[in-house]
Amino acid sequence: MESTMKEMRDGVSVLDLDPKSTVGGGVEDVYGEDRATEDQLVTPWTFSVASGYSLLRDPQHNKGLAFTQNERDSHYLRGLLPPAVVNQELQERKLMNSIRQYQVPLQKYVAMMDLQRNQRLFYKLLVDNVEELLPVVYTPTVGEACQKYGSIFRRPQGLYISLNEKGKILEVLKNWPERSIQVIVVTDGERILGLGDLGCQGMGIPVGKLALYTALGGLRPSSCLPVTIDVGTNNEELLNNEFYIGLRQRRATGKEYSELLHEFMTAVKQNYGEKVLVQFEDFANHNAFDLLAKYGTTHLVFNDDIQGTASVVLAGVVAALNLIGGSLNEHKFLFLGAGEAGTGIAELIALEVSKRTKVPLEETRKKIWLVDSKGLIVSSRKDSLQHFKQPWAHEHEPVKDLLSAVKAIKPTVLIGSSGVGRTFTKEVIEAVSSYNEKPLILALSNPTSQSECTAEEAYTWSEGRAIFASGSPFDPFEYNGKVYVSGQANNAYIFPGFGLGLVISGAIRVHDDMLLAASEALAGQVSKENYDMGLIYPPFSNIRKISAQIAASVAAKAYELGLATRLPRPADLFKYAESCMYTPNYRSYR
Ligand SMILES: O=C([O-])CC(=O)C(=O)O
Ligand SMILES: [Mg+2]
Repeated sequence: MESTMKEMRDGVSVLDLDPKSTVGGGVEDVYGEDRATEDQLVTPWTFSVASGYSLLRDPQHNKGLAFTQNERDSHYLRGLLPPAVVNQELQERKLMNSIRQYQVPLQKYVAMMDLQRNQRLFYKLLVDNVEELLPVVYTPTVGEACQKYGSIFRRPQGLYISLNEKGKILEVLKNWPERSIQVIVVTDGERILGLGDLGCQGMGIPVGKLALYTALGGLRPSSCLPVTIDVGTNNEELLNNEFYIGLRQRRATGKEYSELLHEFMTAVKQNYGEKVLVQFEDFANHNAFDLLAKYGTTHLVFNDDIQGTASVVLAGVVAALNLIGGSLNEHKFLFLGAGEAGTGIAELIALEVSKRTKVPLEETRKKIWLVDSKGLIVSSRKDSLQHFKQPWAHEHEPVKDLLSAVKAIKPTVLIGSSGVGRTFTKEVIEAVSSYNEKPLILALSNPTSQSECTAEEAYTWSEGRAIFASGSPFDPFEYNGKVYVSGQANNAYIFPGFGLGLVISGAIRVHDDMLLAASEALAGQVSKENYDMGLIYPPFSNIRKISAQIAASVAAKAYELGLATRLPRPADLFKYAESCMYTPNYRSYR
């Protein structure tokens, strides 16, 4: 490959990429044919990109000042850039300096989103500074970003499918510039984190989740599609906000809603085939369970809030046994919140105990209790309970609130999945700490404002005895001369590796055993050093290795279950997963 440019067409040049620069280039390389349309392919490393001014406006190929003098010559960039050539490392250092100057988290978020004009630099920052930038592009800041999405809106990201697009969804999918989509994250914005109905402004969530798919799980950015389904919003404040970006109407429900969703799911399969993964995110309870049940048998679907959260929490609980003692079946669980996360986690724990002990699921469920807004879920309430709560209606006299439930049940593990902040009061934490030497307390709701308690509260009120993790991150906290570092029990540990495992095996359905495999893989990554610090999750700094481990376990399970279509099965799935991961280093254009 000698020539730098094979031809010019309509301002589009065909470039040779230096194959050396693609080392670790990942899913890109494995699916190299996906990167460009057939007619643009001249050699495996040659495809069309814009040139000149358009190249600087093309997020996938733009390198800013990192274009070398040779590249500037060969791609009509001379004069369009100042003379200095600044390599990617220096660009990264400069940007991190400037992001650190911002005091307001939302400013950091906007700066990161603006950086998507140079996709590889955006991902380089995120991969290299994952612990620092996760709270910026993800929870908690993404929650505030969604609340103010209309005001901070600069340019559209992702695909908006509203009621206006009914009957035309397939055409809308074809408007998206990328053809080879592997993962879609879709929301209808009705239950964004613990913040409620944010309508069309929920788009921040699919965008953020998919940024993590790439940074943490190594999926190619061009294979990821964020989608927001806009059926209106019941959020009066947004309906009256002049900057609101969505349909100004109350939510469509019933047939109108399900028809739009069905058209979307049908169009997705028609356009991208059966191996595209659709991740449902932040739907309200009343749709989430039904959508998962309905499409789970016909599509490759996964509900992050039900299944991803369950898998990450099960991993944390299993890991925590090393600190709190006992085996899984000896523990008693009490949840505040009986929605997607609560019942999803409860079911996966019951399933794991059942597998370990060979005790039937109906029995293993009995050590798991849930409290909702009406009190403890008990058998006398059965007739008025939504279907997903019914398996948890055990025999017990009515109990009206969490504190009384703690006193009645005496759980060893307390889990907050309520979406309501500060509900683990001093009395609740003191009570659970009075029955347990080391209570396991998980405050899962997001963002930070909705966390059931803070790290400081959990450690102080348990007199430093709690093993604590939360959905949104808390800074280390010093108490009685000891520094307590808490883990982040967030589905971000699971979904990127889980999705990678499905993609590399060509899985066509998600199975519960894959979630258990992912949990086990994650729990297996917690080191003695982590345990010594009281942690039940490994640090995010190691997340790409962890994701590859999870991917390998999930893929192995897909092959075992006969759900994998990519044949032959790679001998070493971990190595294969790693080799498939996108790395954001610049490529050189020769
Ligand atoms: O997005 C997060 O941080 C975790 C999650 O799925 C949720 O809270 O809905
Ligand atoms: Mg979610």
